[in-house]
Amino acid sequence: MTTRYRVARLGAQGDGIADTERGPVFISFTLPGEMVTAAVNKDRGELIAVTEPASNRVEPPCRHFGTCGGCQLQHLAMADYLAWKRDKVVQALKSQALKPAVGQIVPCAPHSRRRVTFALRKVEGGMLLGYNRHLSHEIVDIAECPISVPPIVEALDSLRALARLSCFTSKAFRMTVTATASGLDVALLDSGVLDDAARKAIADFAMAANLARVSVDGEIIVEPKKPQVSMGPAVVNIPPGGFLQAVASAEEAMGQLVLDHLGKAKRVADLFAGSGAFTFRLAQRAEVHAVEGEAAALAALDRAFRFTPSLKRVSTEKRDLFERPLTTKELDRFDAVVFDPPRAGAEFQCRQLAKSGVSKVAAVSCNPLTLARDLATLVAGGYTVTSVTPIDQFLWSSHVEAVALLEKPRKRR
Ligand SMILES: C[S@@+](CC[C@H](N)C(=O)[O-])C[C@H]1O[C@@H](n2cnc3c(N)ncnc32)[C@H](O)[C@@H]1O
Repeated sequence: MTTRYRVARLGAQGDGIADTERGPVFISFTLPGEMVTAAVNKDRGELIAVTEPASNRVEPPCRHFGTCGGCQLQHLAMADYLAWKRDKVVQALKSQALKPAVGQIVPCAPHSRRRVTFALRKVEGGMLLGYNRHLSHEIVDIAECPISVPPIVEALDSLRALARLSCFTSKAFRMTVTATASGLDVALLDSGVLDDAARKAIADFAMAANLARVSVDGEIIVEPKKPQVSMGPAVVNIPPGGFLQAVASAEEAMGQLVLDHLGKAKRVADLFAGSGAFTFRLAQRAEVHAVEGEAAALAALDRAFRFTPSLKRVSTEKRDLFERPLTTKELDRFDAVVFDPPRAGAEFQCRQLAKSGVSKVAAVSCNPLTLARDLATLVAGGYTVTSVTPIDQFLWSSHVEAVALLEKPRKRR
């Protein structure tokens, strides 16, 4: 059914929402105040035309906008887009009755994403490489990507050719590409079981295309150069598939906020440490204990520590912090803690931290809802949230990161 709708607001996933007698209708790629026509099925409307555009509608920079599901908000003027993201953080905090000072959002430049994950599928006569169509498993084959760094965009045809050599499945699979100082690091997932001829073909291709590494389901197939990424003063040989902040400037902004807040501490725990994005920045001034669940990430961190001069002591511990968070007693050995969990947050860890005497805490998060829940736990334990800074790392998407800084008076020991 095609109907005219007035869009009232933007939803949490970046869709325009029209309020109707039958409830809200979600219409992607529309903006508040716009009059649109849409073909509606249940609560979803497919945009047909914008008949009255909003004054803050702008020309999307990418030719794939509207079909590719990678970006939802290229059509919104930058200032309003950033204000909307900042408000997502404010509203999440409010839902937990928290009203701390929320700073201006740190913006993210186009062409700055150093890590992207593409969806791929073999089709007759070729290979689709791109992103899933919005709300669909269909793959939109891309010719450009204005969020990614130039070395990734320039390699799109080369990556398709590599995928053809690596593909032993009729199903969709994934390819994470990271632009490192030593070249592109390509990690394939679910592309099928390679035979010896394919391994050789991939190795030859990687050498000719000057790739740093190709791995399949975590196994290194060829590694002409160790993929290296700077994390503060250290250069880290990142493991295949390990976590990496997607935009270097976002990592730098988060690192600086954490460092400024915890900078005077002598002993710091870095929880969910990955390969050391915060550890190395902090270790310029403090002893750091890095705790992380992935052994390969910790091994990379430990190796980089040994090759970086002038750092204070860095120790590592492999530990599942969901199952076995650091206890209050263990935490009390530190002056400061930074934690940066996955989207699920750090619920159990925060229950322990709330009871501790740790005076300075930095909470880094990619999910405002779990961040707000975890901050509420810490506030109930006597912490004050002194500031929250939203960070845009996933340009034109609905995702937003945040760094919250907390403190409480030092407990007598
Ligand atoms: C958002 S990343 C942050 C990594 C690092 N702080 C950085 O900025 O690069 C979250 C990290 O938590 C780790 N992780 C996920 N679940 C975990 C768990 N249950 N216990 C310990 N670490 C976990 C992941 O391997 C990942 O390195």
